[in-house]
Amino acid sequence: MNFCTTIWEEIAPLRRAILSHPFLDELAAGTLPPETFRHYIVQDSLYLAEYARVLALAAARAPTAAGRLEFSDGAKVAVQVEEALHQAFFAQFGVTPEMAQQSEATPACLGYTSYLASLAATRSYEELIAGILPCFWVYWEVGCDIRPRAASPNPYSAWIETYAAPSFGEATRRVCDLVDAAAAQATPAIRSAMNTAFRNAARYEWMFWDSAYRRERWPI
Ligand SMILES: Cc1ncc(CN)c(N)n1
Repeated sequence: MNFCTTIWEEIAPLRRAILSHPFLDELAAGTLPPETFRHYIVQDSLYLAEYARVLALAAARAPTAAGRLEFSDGAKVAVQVEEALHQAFFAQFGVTPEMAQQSEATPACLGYTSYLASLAATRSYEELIAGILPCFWVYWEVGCDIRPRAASPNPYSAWIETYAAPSFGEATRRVCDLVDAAAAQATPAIRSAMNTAFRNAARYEWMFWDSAYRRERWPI
């Protein structure tokens, strides 16, 4: 079995925990408190700015043209498309540019982005792209899972449609293919490190929603 199919099955319990998290249940039902979504969207905006930098670093390090194209395009999409979605939600939920700028990354957000930056700075290209993948794949699975059970009308429908969009699924597939190709050439030690990077990034995905649900702040 290829790397992606194997790791995706290995993290099945974590994926189930994500799909049944109350943040996503309430988002699908349209009952998620606006204050909770506001917390999430501001943190996600901070996250995406850093994620786009990590994608740009992956593009610079990619050994193939396909990798350079995919990750530089991904960096652009993170800044332009997803950030546009955030700006629309900022307007809908009364977040001013000042409020967003003054917000500090929570421990979960800072932990996730710092982890990805550390992969980009000090680890192999293979580990880096394995760590990048859950951001695509987990959201694609969440979008597809929520869409058929989402209440309509739903204040969060634009978010659901973005991540259930076929174009997002296609981007996820292309990144999976790059990760599988890298794993196929990698030594067992690098493949094991890729497994760790993927798993940790997927854990941070769960933590990100959980942190927003609790409207987490720094304890001190
Ligand atoms: C934390 C997080 N992970 C993934 C995605 C989808 N690109 C996102 N917007 N935010």
